[in-house]
Amino acid sequence: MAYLRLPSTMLSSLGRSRLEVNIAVLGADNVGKSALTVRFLTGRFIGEYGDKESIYSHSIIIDGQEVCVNIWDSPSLHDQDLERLLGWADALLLVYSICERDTFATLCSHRSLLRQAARRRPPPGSRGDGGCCWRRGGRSREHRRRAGSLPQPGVTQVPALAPAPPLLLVGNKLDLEHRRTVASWEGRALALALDASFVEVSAADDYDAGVAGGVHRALGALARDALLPLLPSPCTGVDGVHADGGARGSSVSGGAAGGASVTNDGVAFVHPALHGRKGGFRGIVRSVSAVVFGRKRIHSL
Ligand SMILES: Nc1nc2c(ncn2[C@@H]2O[C@H](COP(=O)(O)OP(=O)(O)OP(=O)(O)O)[C@@H](O)[C@H]2O)c(=O)[nH]1
Repeated sequence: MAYLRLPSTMLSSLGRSRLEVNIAVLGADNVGKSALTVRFLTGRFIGEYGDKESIYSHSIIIDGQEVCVNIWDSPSLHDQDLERLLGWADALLLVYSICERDTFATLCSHRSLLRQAARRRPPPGSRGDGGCCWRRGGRSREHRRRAGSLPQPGVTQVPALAPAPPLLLVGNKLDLEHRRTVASWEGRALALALDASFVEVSAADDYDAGVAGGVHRALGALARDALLPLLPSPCTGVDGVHADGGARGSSVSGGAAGGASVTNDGVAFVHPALHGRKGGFRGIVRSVSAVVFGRKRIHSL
């Protein structure tokens, strides 16, 4: 199992405070945004999902350091929402269905906005904007400022996350290969245009030893990619290949990430009423059991 190795100096400067990574999931309707999210959170596919906007929190362990991954499962993809999400996210998961061409076209139509996000990414080797942020659990001061929430007292000061979120383009529903209408090369080409990583997965059939296979590795790698700006030098101590695939080298689907380990407890659900709210979702977090996902399973479309 590959872990991100945070330098011991950084670990001591962080103490045992928890890092946090915010991942926004974007894509057209019915591409499997919720299915991928739930697959990552619980390792399960339940077939039918609500269409409410939600943020889920899940703890993963990266090299012994607890990292809280907040996943914003957004129901729609409009420019207005996108701006809002970009102000919140440390990383973006862009989803289309390989058997629904329209869903790919939807992402293409938002290409310029998404590319702007990618352009704000610092050049390889740069460690963020060189400034510092307030971070207890990973949300940078800049993110908080843009989200309208105030830094909390007693937080740990560490180097800022890069202002530009890493992007991962996901072609979902790989189990429906026989109905494929978007070729893999088209996905790769879009990833190249967006400076994104790229992977094709199936939320429905995602089996691997242990938890979920490609989905788990891909999201774990994306979370790790978002944490990389915390490292003092590029790729220092990273055991395995990080989620720097697609346009920038290897593909996540090539078994790159190795995966961060996931604790299957600690799934938290944040009430969906986030429209109109700018950040500050902590106040409405309520922990629930993963049983919240335990609805009827439908295997085929
Ligand atoms: N065969 C197959 N079906 C999938 C897969 N992922 C999701 N689905 C199905 O696709 C439908 C939509 O999945 P959702 O996860 O609700 O998609 P969504 O993008 O969150 O949809 P909205 O909330 O409406 O935006 C559901 O019927 C899922 O069961 C997959 O990998 N393979």
